[in-house]
Amino acid sequence: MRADHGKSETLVELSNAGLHRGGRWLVRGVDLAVRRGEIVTLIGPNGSGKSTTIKMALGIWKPDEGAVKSKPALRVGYVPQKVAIDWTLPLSVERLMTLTGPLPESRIREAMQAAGIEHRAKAEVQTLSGGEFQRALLARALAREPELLVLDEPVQGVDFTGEIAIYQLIREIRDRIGCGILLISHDLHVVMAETDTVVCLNGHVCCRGAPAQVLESPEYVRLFGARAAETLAIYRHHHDHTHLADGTVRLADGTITDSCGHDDHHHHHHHDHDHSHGHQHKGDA
Ligand SMILES: Nc1ncnc2c1ncn2[C@@H]1O[C@H](COP(=O)(O)OP(=O)(O)OP(=O)(O)O)[C@@H](O)[C@H]1O
Repeated sequence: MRADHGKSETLVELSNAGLHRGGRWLVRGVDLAVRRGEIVTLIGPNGSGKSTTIKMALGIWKPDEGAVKSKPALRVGYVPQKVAIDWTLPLSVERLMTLTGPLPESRIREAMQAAGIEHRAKAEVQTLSGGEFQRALLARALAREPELLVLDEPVQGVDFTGEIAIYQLIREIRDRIGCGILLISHDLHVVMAETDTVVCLNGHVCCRGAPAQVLESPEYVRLFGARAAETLAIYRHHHDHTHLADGTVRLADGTITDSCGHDDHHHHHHHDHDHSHGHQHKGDA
């Protein structure tokens, strides 16, 4: 847990939480907390209990063992993995915002703006791209001014560049409104850079911590194999230098140069991402 979040208010906390269904434990012994201003990411293989954990955190499912405690009157914004929309009916983005209840017009505008989907307000949701649809769902969650934002795989149907953009957007939202964020991700590369705390599930919490810690833990490496090593290399690269506003680069030892000195394939793909990430974590040791 990062020290600078130590004093923040806890929004939701699972203690030894487990859910038993159909004669087996879907997930068991989960300890995790999300504080205001913190991004917590759940990773793990298919069927490892990520969605189940999120549903316990949301109070959708009551744990059969352990406890889930949330801040009284917590306002939650939830973007589920699957959305029940009748795709045969015409539905505009604007209308999607208010499907689950009325909201002031100005709030809807602001939320669509924040999620970068305002230009598609009148569009039918059927015509949206994968990334635009995710942004529309994010806008809908934001319109409720959540203290806790819960996102179950926010980059489904989104290409790699779009993925980076959406994770950056999620981090910007956290920075601006200071909400806590609990998210599920399959994309190790991108998410490792945008999160404060990673919780790796495999029916139980197999490892957790800051991204760098998790990347080096044997449990994580066993679970993700070669992808783990690749992610670690990219992560280290992201963290050994900072891109400054004037285009120069500050290396870990404090020297300033014109380039970050690495010329690997991934770096070019991640360049924009490196940039803002460098600014974001300037204070990190
Ligand atoms: N209500 C339920 N009753 C019985 N089994 C369930 C129920 N809900 C989920 N499961 C099972 O529990 C396991 C964990 O599911 P969960 O959706 O939490 O996994 P996940 O980590 O989110 O997976 P994915 O990455 O595939 O989305 C799966 O084997 C799933 O089939």
